[in-house]
Amino acid sequence: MSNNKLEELLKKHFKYDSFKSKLQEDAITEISKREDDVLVSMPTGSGKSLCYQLPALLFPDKVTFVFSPLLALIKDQIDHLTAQKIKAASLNSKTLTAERAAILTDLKTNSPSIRLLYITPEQANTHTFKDLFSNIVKRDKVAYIVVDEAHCVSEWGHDFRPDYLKLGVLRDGNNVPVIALTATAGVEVIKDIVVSLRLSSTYKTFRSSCFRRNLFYDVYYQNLLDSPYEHLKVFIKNCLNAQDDVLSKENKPCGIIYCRTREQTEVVAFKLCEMGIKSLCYHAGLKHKERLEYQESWQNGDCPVICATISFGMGVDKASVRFVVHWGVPKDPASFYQESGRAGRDGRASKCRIYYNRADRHAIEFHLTRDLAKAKHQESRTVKAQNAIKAFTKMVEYCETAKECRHRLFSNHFGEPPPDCRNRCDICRNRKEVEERAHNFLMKCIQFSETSTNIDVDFSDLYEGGRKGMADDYKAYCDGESSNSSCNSFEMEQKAKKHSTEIIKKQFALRKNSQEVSQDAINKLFSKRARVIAASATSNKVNGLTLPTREQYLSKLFEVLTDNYRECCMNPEFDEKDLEECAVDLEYSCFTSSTTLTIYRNNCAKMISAIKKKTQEKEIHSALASYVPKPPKNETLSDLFRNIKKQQMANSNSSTSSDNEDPTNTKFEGFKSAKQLLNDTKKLPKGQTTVTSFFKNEPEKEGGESSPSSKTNSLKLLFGDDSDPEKTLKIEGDSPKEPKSEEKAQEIDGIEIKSDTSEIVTFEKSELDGEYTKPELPVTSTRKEETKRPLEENDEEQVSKKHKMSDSEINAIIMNKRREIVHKSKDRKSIEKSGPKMKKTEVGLLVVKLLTPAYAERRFDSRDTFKTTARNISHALLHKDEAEIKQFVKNFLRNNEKITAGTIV
Ligand SMILES: Nc1ncnc2c1ncn2[C@@H]1O[C@H](COP(=O)(O)OP(=O)(O)OP(=O)(O)O)[C@@H](O)[C@H]1O
Repeated sequence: MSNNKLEELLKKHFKYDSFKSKLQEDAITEISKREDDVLVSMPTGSGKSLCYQLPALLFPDKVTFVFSPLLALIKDQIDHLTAQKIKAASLNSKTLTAERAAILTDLKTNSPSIRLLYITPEQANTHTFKDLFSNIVKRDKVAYIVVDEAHCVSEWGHDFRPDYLKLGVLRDGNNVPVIALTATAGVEVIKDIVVSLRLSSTYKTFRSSCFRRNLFYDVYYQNLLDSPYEHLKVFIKNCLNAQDDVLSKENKPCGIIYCRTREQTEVVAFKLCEMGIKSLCYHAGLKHKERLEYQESWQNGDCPVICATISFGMGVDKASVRFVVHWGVPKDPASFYQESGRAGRDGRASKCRIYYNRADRHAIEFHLTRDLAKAKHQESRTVKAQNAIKAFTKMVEYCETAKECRHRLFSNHFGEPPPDCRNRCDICRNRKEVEERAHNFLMKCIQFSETSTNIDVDFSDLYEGGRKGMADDYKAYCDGESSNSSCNSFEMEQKAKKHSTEIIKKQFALRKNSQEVSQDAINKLFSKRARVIAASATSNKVNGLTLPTREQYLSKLFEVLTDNYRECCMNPEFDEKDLEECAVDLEYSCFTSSTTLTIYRNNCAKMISAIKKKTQEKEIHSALASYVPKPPKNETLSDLFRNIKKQQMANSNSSTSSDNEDPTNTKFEGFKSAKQLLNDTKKLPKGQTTVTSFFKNEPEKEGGESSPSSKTNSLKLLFGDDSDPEKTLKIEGDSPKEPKSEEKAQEIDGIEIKSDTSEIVTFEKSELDGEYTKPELPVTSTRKEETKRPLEENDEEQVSKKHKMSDSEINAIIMNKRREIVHKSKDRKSIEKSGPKMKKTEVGLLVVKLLTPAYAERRFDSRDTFKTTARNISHALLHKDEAEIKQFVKNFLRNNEKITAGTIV
């Protein structure tokens, strides 16, 4: 076929003067020969569709069969071709009977008028279609078999569709050339396409570099911005602010904001609207009609911004997308490339920005590790989960560091040489500034010890629920596609797997050399995020028992405990964290009383069914009834907020307790003040178990009286000490006798003193009489002082190690403790005199808040200086009111441009 002829057709049918690129021209020239299979791998927007649409017109009596994953995509293509007066049709579940009959009649003729027939892969697997296809092939009426979005064939791709695996059978008994098209694909994906679609050994490839020079990539950190939404607004305004008076409405600049959850899309759209930027949200939870309406509104230029989950975009062909924002971290480099690549399809400069946030990372890591745990020993699911972790880790590195050109994420992923970025990303444009930003981000994360607080948030629709969610999304399109199409991705996957074992085996064989996530890396990730109590030097103390398994049982225990609490609790005072901690204790008790995996499983199963049984009987389970919440920590801001909430609960309890003499209501002592607990326990009827006895492992005293030592529930205040809170033991009352009122109050608050080793220790009188033994964890129930932490070497050894102290150490501690009692009681008196002021936690919180901007500006020489300063100021201003505190901090910051360890408060 001469190139002149091709150019003539190009002009006549598609109204283009020339080919979009040399690669496009070469691919079309090769495909027109109709000699061999062809694989086209070019970035989004590079004009792949033309590569088969133009050759399809060269064979007037043949039909080109195009397999395409989405009805929306198909509709777009058919509309486009119809506008060019090219006859195209589609067979899918939505095709009306009359239309279907007309198509079939046309295909049976010797000169079908339809040039391109679009089919979903699900439709391709129906008997009706298979019969039709074999008939038409026999009559030599098929020009090409085109597989669009061919990466859907691969589990390594971001849009795996099990039905794509079955397309290979279309090759049986014919020599019709197969044209596979995909956006830039990695090596593994290409391998999968070749194997699954059974491309000939001599197939031709047309691949272009993944580098998109017109796209500028950068990353911003939400926690470093005063107002992330304001920042976003300014960014959007800049991007949309083109001199566009001459542009038609649909060609005006617009943008996409990808969010991880449906809720986020709504929140971001709402915020932007509030700030005067017209925005809509789009996600799979909306009605089909709404989605179409919103997409249409964005597509035709009525609304410039769409806040969407990843369900938006496949097949969206809008040239004037000037920005793509990821509000949160994308899930892997391939998806990120695809999603951000929707910007600048017209080749004009466009921006791709991530607004990163650590909480997202934790949420996703949590989900990924859970997926891995769920995969159990199923090889294919495990490999997939491992790949997802590995890919996500790359995204995290991309966001949290400023190591290399942003475009290299893609070139590395697609196995290409590094591109010549020339300032097309923030790092290449101004490395120093980006490094500093990344540094500040990390500092801030350390400062606030951002831990996994957000995993409690409902992320069930994270990335539209992953593949399952995406499958639900497809459901809208593919309902009824085949008789047995459940559109549940897992089931689909299972069915596909059954039918395609051979293919999958081959795929795995091909992957032998691929990089895999080491078990070590996974264990590390798990131990970092593990909720279960670390118990020993290894993750397999019970032979064969892994952390993922423990996490699974823990989740189940948490679930049944929550049910029990919801169903049977008359006086709800625990929060979710308490329930989780109670579950952690239960799991730990199962763990420590097991020597084999089977025993561990049995123990957990028994525990789970006992709790369930209680729930059915509408009775609270003893573990919950006797559960005492752990002393709140004050390590992070969220701890602080939680504690303040709890204190409020405790306050409201104490104000209502006098009205409520019903002893049954003492079931949940939860967040009553320690003082109140003391009073309450005295009121308990004879023989009734007190919550505190649960911890003490000692017999209940007559009349329900419990040892004063058990009433200690020290609320450690922000910056109360420098030591690791996880090493903290509590000092309990120093006399078993009824203490004097002043001392009693002190006991109730709890007393902490530092030993020489700067470890805070807590005693009971009896322990002071001789050798001090750090209490061991009760085997059967809750750990007393243990806190959740990553699995560490020799952990268990440390827990059970005896802590011997010399007499002089003990005497020193007693002296210190007495001094502190006096000191604290003096403080208390002076507080009482000066009237009601802010609570300690509130002072701490306010001071941190006031100092933080200076910290972000790097005016503190270290994180430690920041903490020490905040602590010193908080202590110094304990009795001041808010205005005084603000004034003091303002003056302090004004007088001290740089704050070092030597700066005096
Ligand atoms: N030769 C050409 N000259 C000018 N414009 C072209 C040419 N070929 C294709 N285009 C235009 O380029 C845009 C992108 O084309 P197309 O949708 O085929 O890209 P694609 O590579 O298939 O992208 P995606 O992977 O997102 O589907 C379309 O608007 C199309 O009309």
